[in-house]
Amino acid sequence: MLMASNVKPPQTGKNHNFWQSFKHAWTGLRFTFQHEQNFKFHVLIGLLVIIFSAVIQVNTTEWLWLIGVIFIVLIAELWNTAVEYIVDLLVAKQYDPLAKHIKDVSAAIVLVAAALAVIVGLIIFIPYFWQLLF
Ligand SMILES: Nc1ncnc2c1ncn2[C@@H]1O[C@H](COP(=O)(O)OP(=O)(O)OP(=O)(O)O)[C@@H](O)[C@H]1O
Repeated sequence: MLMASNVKPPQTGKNHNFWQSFKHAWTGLRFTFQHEQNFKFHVLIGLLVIIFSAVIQVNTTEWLWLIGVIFIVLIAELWNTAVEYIVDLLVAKQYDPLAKHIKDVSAAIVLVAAALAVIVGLIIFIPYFWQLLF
């Protein structure tokens, strides 16, 4: 005899409201944090930069730049993670030269974003260290 099931099938369609969208986005953020070492590392560096900036009391413009580049790096990491999953879904872990190019270019996005963050960090922090030393 067939029993009526109360179990809802997993969602494969569009979200119905903002809260549902937010929940899925939050799940994606948590998943990336739990599974991507590089994302965790960049979150940690970002937090250290924020604490250090608070200690040396950077000005408003400097805060805007620092918060901006921290978020750009995290966005790049999230983007890179999504691209990696899409490629894995398409090629199912088989070696493919095009898959390699896509993943390498995607990783380059993170590298360029991180380079920007380092440059901005140096421009902002070097004068503070300079003041401390002399
Ligand atoms: N299916 C594939 N075909 C060809 N090359 C691949 C494939 N999967 C991974 N690679 C190569 O291995 C590298 C690392 O793979 P992947 O990006 O999946 O690992 P990761 O450790 O999560 O990378 P990242 O450090 O950028 O987060 C890629 O940049 C690419 O050069």
